[in-house]
Amino acid sequence: MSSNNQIAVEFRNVTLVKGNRPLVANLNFSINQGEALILLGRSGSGKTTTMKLINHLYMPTEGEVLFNDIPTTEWNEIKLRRQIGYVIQETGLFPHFTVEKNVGLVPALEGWKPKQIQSRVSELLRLVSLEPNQFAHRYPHQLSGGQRQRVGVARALAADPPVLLMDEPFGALDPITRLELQQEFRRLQEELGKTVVFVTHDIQEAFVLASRIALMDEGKMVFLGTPEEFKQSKHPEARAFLECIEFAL
Ligand SMILES: Nc1ncnc2c1ncn2[C@@H]1O[C@H](COP(=O)(O)OP(=O)(O)OP(=O)(O)O)[C@@H](O)[C@H]1O
Repeated sequence: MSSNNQIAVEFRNVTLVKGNRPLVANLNFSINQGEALILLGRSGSGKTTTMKLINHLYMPTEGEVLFNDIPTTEWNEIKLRRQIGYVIQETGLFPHFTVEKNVGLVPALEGWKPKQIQSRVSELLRLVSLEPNQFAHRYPHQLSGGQRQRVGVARALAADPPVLLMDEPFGALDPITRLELQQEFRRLQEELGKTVVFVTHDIQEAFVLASRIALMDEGKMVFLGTPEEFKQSKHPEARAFLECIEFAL
């Protein structure tokens, strides 16, 4: 048993097989409290699968995933998911709920008083640079894609979970808005001290956000280290990603 309370999530020899195929194999790594760990890799390399093993949407075939030192299989699923905010690319907002109702959903489920919810929603909308008077009463279809993604982030933060899982939350945005959101998110993460696991296939995004980069290749984690260490890596998959940046410049 790990006695180190600096560790938020630990993978111990985790393999997940579906059909006859391992989707991820022999994952051994830890995520420290307060860090932004970026799961980087090509399409189909196992990033989303790794993330879904954390909030128990998937269960390991072998090995175990520990959240706060307790295997996810031993957690009550609802309690586990309340500790872990989850943001996906399509944001998953309810189309027939206003922004206010979408963001306030989890606090409402947790039995907060209406006044408390309202002030939390306003606080969060300001945090993601959406003026509450202007946006709280709109429906998702009355927002731009970038504004919807900000609402998705606000919703994931609503009940103040210590850990956030973000699966390509800024995909499909123009590069300027994307960079703005990335920088804003980094400021937020540092300010709030959240543990963040962030999936992307964009090396530039990884460099903007990461305290550490975990590189996935065909279901295996082939590198784990700081952005500076990544730049020095000789692993062919790391070199292939680095060449994308060099080529672009
Ligand atoms: N439920 C499932 N059953 C069978 N195979 C799956 C399942 N979910 C994912 N896979 C396969 O597992 C592999 C890894 O998928 P995963 O979604 O983790 O990749 P990814 O790195 O997140 O890719 P992307 O960047 O395209 O989202 C893929 O080959 C995918 O087809």
